[in-house]
Amino acid sequence: MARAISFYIMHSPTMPGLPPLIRLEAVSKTFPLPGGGSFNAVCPLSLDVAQGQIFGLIGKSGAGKSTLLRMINLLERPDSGRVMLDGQDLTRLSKRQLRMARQDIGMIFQQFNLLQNATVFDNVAFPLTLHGRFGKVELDARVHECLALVGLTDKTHHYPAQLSGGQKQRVAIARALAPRPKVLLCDEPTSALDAETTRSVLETLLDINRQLGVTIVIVTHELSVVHALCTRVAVLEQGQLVEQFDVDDHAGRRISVLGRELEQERRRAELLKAYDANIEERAASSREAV
Ligand SMILES: Nc1ncnc2c1ncn2[C@@H]1O[C@H](COP(=O)(O)OP(=O)(O)OP(=O)(O)O)[C@@H](O)[C@H]1O
Repeated sequence: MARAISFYIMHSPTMPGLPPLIRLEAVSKTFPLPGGGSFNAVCPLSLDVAQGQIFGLIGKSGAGKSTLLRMINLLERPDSGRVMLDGQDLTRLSKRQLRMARQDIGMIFQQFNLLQNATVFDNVAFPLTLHGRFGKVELDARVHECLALVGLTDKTHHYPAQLSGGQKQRVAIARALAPRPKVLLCDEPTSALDAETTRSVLETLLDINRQLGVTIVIVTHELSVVHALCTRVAVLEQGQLVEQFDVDDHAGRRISVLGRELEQERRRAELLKAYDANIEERAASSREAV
């Protein structure tokens, strides 16, 4: 059942005329099948993500969403094509150069992927210590700054097992933001959370987009998450890019089932809102009449 998630959205402004921050050029990915042969998880496709955008990747299970997302930071290396980040082709970098470039790309996951034996502080500090560029004072300051951003300063010395799911995801967000990335990749970040916690994690992601201008690419199977968060969305079916559109473009014809469902859900939400407003108005006028 679709979860109702709604709140006021004001995104970081995208910069028209600027080259895209992320450009996937004819990327594809094939996996070997156990019995021989291969499976096309992502067929050659191209996609641009503008600076400041919150870009949703949607599609049925197995459509290739996570594989495509993981190609952006080369966790999955494409078999063909180019992955451009801010004008730089990541597929041509050496291991060392790629490690540096990945500091511009944070990532969060459905199951949080925190270090269980490390405190919240150490989890957030982890990507900073990896590169050894920070002195202790600077590192402390950055970790506290990131924890403040996600509202978790009071949990600094807790361990992941002592946190709720929503708090764990916030720690993961703080950790991803610590190296000041340009992009945050989110792989089903709210699928393990209840509706209320989902809403607050989505608000945190929106804040990050608005306050820090971080571009977000999010894989989700929840259409309500797209409505609550995304500015643009791409629909994948069996590894193919079927369509992409701006979420507030209500005039365009949708060619995919999910594209049409997204539009229907928006209309349903608008009708419900109008219905609630009408009930409220009638209740107010009957109170006045008494
Ligand atoms: N490492 C791998 N080895 C073999 N097959 C894989 C591998 N990773 C993904 N696949 C296959 O590629 C296809 C696309 O997987 P992917 O995880 O990208 O889909 P998805 O759209 O994110 O699905 P879901 O919503 O279920 O997570 C699936 O059929 C999956 O089984």
